[in-house]
Amino acid sequence: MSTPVAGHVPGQAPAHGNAARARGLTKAYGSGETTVLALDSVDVDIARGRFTAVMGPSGSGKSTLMHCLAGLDTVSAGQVWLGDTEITGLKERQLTRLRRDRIGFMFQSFNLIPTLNALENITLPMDIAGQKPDPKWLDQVIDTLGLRDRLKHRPAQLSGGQQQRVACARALASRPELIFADEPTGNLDSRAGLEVLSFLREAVDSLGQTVVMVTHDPGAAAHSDLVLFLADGRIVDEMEHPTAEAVLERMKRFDVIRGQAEPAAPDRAEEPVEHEGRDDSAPGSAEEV
Ligand SMILES: Nc1ncnc2c1ncn2[C@@H]1O[C@H](COP(=O)(O)OP(=O)(O)OP(=O)(O)O)[C@@H](O)[C@H]1O
Repeated sequence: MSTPVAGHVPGQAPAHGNAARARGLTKAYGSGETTVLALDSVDVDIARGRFTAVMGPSGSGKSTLMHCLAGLDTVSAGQVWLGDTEITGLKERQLTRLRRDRIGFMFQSFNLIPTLNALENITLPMDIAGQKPDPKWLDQVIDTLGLRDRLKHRPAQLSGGQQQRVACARALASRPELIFADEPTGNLDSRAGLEVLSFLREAVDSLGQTVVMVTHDPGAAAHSDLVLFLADGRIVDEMEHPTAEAVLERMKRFDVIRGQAEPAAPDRAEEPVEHEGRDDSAPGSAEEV
């Protein structure tokens, strides 16, 4: 695979083609006997202007990888860069500002404010930051997402798909360098989910954005340019130009390996990949909305 790099030089700035990059990224939760190694020395490059999907069995470290790349979680070892900025070692204040200025977030739970209308929700993070949206860009985002005639509606007056589109517009409004989407279609029916995926695709193709999306759904991953497969905290494979069928086949191999590792539960291999969602209380999202 192409992501690992030999001869890692500490402190070295990343190549310009990467929106984010990690070297030797390790994250352990807990201590002593209860330590969980969520990420085990991961090397990864997130290419600018591409749509990257992150897949893997439940507990493989997908969300942890996303949180560490986004500076939402501290790392136990290794380095992470956002563009040219090494974020490992930054103080919380600097991280908060960097996230606010350079990253857009979309979570499974949309985190829209019920008392604000769609437009107010879209511009809220920028309002909080005391920034003014570029009106041309904002117009483009609103039109691309088909939200023009919904701007005065409150979240309760919008369908799930429309709410997620508002969350998508909110993530795009400040024209961030990088958008992280954690199961953005997890709470949507298949039609609304497809809409959101098309818009994320559009954000990359027409608006030149960079998107990293964690998903369990091979159909969703098929909208990306590249799928990274995680298992046990490591990137074990990747797939360019994925199709849903090819991704599904790859995911089945994880189940087979699991089944072999758990002989006491022979029907494991027959089970589909677990689809239970994570509790997306979205660390950091209160401040970043
Ligand atoms: N705050 C935490 N404290 C302790 N362990 C954690 C914590 N967050 C995650 N973990 C553990 O780290 C491992 C990776 O978790 P992570 O949520 O990144 O996996 P995931 O691939 O996103 O899983 P899922 O697909 O189920 O959402 C798991 O074993 C999980 O139990």
